[in-house]
Amino acid sequence: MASENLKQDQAAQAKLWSFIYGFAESLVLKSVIQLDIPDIIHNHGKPMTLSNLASRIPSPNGAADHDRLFRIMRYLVHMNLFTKESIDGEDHYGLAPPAKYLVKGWEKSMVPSILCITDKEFMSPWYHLKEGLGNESTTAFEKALGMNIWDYMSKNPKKNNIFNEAMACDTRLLMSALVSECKDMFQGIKSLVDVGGGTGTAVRHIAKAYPHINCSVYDLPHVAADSPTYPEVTRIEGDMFKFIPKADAILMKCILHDWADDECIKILKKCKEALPSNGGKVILVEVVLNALSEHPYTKIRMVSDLDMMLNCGGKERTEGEWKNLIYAAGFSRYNIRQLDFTQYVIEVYP
Ligand SMILES: C[S@@+](CC[C@H](N)C(=O)[O-])C[C@H]1O[C@@H](n2cnc3c(N)ncnc32)[C@H](O)[C@@H]1O
Ligand SMILES: COc1cc(O)c(CC=C(C)C)c(O)c1C(=O)/C=C/c1ccc(O)cc1
Repeated sequence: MASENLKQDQAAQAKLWSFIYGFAESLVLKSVIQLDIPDIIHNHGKPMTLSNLASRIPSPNGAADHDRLFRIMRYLVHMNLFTKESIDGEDHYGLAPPAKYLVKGWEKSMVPSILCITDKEFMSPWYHLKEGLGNESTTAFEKALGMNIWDYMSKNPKKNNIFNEAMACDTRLLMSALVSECKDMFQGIKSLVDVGGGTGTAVRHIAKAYPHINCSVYDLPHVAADSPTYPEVTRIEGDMFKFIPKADAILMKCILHDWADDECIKILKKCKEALPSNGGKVILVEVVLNALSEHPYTKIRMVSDLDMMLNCGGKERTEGEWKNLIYAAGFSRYNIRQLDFTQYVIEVYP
């Protein structure tokens, strides 16, 4: 019996140690990208020995230290991101399937998201989580960085670029599903505006897939300043709380989860005013929280919810919470479909 208790104690302590060290996975991921390791192995075209890998990693004293590199690679193999196989008696390191998303510069690279989420400043609001439990409206982001996230982005062009690149990266991963699996959604639409559309990634995909739609992207001036020009997309600068450009369809991806309920209702009411008097629709791309379950993606959705609370005072919502917002803003009906492992499309009708 005593040994059964001991086993349970040890399992509980081990569980806690694994949470205590939870930060290590994302920070090792960040370092490995900064060291260019996924790109070096990818460009080599096959698994590499440690010494070959070390010789290609620049370090102040020449090649990287073998023992230190070995220990980092051992952890990455343990994370199932890299492979280790013995060829002719020597260990060779290769990319496991998820590591292709760690290679830079291709359409589905997740590197911009990883560099954004692990940005030192971005992580600082997490140190203020406990202070955010009162009912005051100051976010943890404001406590950590002295101003709200959107003002901060407008005053820090480098961080603005890191953030915009991360949003564009997330959008690129989703767009082929959105344009190919929601064809019916784009039928009968002559004009579409992507409100809070960032650098224009989503709307550019839509314009390419549906050239008959007149597409615009609407965002704050500092985001426009950080955006490329696309001939098929009109760019409009402004504040969605003051004005929303008129269109048959208003797209908002990852916008309402940035805001508290009263602000969402204001934005949705403004959208309603911008739709044609005889119809039109708002297309939301957002997380929909289900009843909490052991589903593997539940953790991502719940962490995203905390992320929104900390960074901008927003939240992830259940279908019931979406329904309340939609009706409170004066819309009459909606439908929901699932797009990928976290994102859903909610079509909202006046
Ligand atoms: C989380 S990002 C989403 C970007 C894009 N929709 C996407 O999913 O890639 C939120 C966007 O809302 C924009 N935004 C914030 N406040 C705004 C406002 N008052 N008016 C217009 N856009 C705003 C931000 O600049 C940012 O580009
Ligand atoms: C306001 O912060 C965010 C808003 C978002 O809508 C997303 C997208 C979320 C999902 C697709 C689930 C975000 O990822 C964020 C952030 O995580 C913000 C990151 C950030 C903030 C400030 C910085 O200097 C760097 C990164």
